[in-house]
Amino acid sequence: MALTGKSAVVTGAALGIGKGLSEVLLQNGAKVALLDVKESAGQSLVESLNQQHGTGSALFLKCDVESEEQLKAAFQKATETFGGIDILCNNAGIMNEATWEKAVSINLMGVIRATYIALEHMSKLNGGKGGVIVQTASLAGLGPFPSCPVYTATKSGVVGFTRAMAAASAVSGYGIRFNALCPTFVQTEMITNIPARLGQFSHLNEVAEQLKEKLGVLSVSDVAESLLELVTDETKNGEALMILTKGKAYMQFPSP
Ligand SMILES: NC(=O)C1=CN([C@@H]2O[C@H](COP(=O)(O)OP(=O)(O)OC[C@H]3O[C@@H](n4cnc5c(N)ncnc54)[C@H](O)[C@@H]3O)[C@@H](O)[C@H]2O)C=CC1
Ligand SMILES: CCCCCC(=O)CC\C=C/C=C/C=C/[C@@H](O)[C@@H](O)CCCC(=O)O
Repeated sequence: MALTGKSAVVTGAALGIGKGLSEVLLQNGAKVALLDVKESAGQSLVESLNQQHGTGSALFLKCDVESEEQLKAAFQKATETFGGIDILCNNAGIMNEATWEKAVSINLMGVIRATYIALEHMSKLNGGKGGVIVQTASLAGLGPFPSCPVYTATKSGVVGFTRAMAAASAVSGYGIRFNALCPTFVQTEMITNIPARLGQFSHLNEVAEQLKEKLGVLSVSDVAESLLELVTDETKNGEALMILTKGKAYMQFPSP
């Protein structure tokens, strides 16, 4: 899929990885609706992006992925503004074991919620053009991260959902590809003040620090570049792309 003239929705787009995903999509010719709860940061980012890429290239919509109503309104506005949706990046997420129910609601349920709303706009069975949906999962979705069991569960669920939706789409004829980004640590706000986010597992902060030391830390642009591969390569469906400091690799899942 070439990106020129395509339209994307990115959740959690005001900061961090979502900001990077939005920027790389714009740099490659797509228009982007940036969804986030951080209204001030989102609005000022979009003003800057429109100055760089031309008025109307980027749109900010205040949206909490925990809200079905807000997501439906945002997707409707994006469709009306850009004439359709070709790409969805389900990126919004938190890591906080002390508020684990919220992490489940955002990281897993938010991905499912946004995906199902996107199907209404994107699926060929609903008159849509098809397209691609990319989830920002995590390396923790491919292997247990002992310091944050619920975060691990949400990301494992995102990987499983992505693979199942990829298979469902292929059989159903949605015309939509589903893939997951699985990065190791990335230099964003999420990896600041980790001990305060571990809840009852704060005694395992050293485990997290050792993993961070061992695995290293990526830049946002490392992740954003990897998005392009999953969006533009039409053969990619049901993939989990591991992004490590030593390079990238597609996860090979054991067949039952
Ligand atoms: N930073 C890291 O080391 C890694 C992060 N990830 C994942 O990448 C995604 C983005 O994380 P980062 O950019 O690192 O975090 P971040 O904290 O820098 O940015 C997250 C963005 O999502 C937004 N957000 C949070 N809850 C939301 C909600 N309910 N509705 C809408 N927007 C919401 C925040 O306002 C923020 O702009 C997350 O899903 C995270 O789990 C995956 C692997 C590594
Ligand atoms: C605690 C902050 C979370 C930040 C957000 C992330 O998603 C960071 C993810 C980064 C690393 C995840 C590591 C998961 C590792 C498991 O797969 C573990 O089983 C790998 C063991 C590696 C080793 O010991 O060689």
